[in-house]
Amino acid sequence: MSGRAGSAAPAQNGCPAAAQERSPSLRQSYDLACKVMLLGDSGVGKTCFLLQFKDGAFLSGTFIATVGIDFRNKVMAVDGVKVKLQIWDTAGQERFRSVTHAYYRDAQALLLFYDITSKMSFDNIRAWLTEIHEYAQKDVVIMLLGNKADVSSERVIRMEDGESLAREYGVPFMETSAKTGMNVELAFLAIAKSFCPCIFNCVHTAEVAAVLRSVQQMMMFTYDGKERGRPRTNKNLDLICILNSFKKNVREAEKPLFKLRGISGQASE
Ligand SMILES: Nc1nc2c(ncn2[C@@H]2O[C@H](COP(=O)(O)OP(=O)(O)OP(=O)(O)O)[C@@H](O)[C@H]2O)c(=O)[nH]1
Repeated sequence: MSGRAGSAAPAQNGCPAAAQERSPSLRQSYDLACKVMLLGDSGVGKTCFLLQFKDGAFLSGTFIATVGIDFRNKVMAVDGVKVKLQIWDTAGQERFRSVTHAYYRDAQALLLFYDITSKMSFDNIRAWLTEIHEYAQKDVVIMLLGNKADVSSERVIRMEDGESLAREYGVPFMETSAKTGMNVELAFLAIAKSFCPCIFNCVHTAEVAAVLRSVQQMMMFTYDGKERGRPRTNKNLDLICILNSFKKNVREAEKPLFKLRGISGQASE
């Protein structure tokens, strides 16, 4: 069977796309990293959505299902902070579920898709949310997206239905079009922003401030080029986890103590 996958992703210059992501020439600096997974039934438009976001292009024509999993990186600027989104495009077909489940655990954000022209893809959202509940981290950020909003003549799911399902599960929702680009950037921006409050919000206890200060030092250490042994990407993810664990305290803050602005460094990927 033909298909798209990490190692068999669309190649440019004879080099698999995922490998090109690792190419030193494509290295970009960033302040924070976030692993995002795209989930939903086969054919809802996950791969097209990612390509629209990454390259501003739409993949029309014959539909080739993703095989397994693939990823792309993109750095977004959010209020001056560079957030690297490592976006994992999963195969929607049932037979690849066991492969993709293994990746849920590390994901910090999930974009869950249905196709507004497919009732089945919408009905399956509940099953997807059950899987997410089973395999993903408890505090994972989830967003529900109704894709193919450009095909209004074939719409079978009303926007209100999407909104009400999202409300039921307490997740944000928007309709999108991977074809026209409608809300594509916005969806990723919302995800990226959800990882920044911990930095820009204020802290009010000396204890939290001290921990954040040490995190800042760790970040500087990570980026100073002396750290060896572990991939920096993992190190950054560790730091994000530490920061996330302080989100709650930070949200309850009353007045500014300091802000971790201006942290930057050279990313290895
Ligand atoms: N009109 C329209 N067509 C879309 C849109 N997004 C995707 N498509 C089409 O829908 C089909 C499936 O898109 P894919 O992105 O490959 O779907 P997928 O969710 O990645 O599917 P799997 O890889 O099997 O999980 C393709 O023929 C696309 O051209 C959209 O926003 N509007």
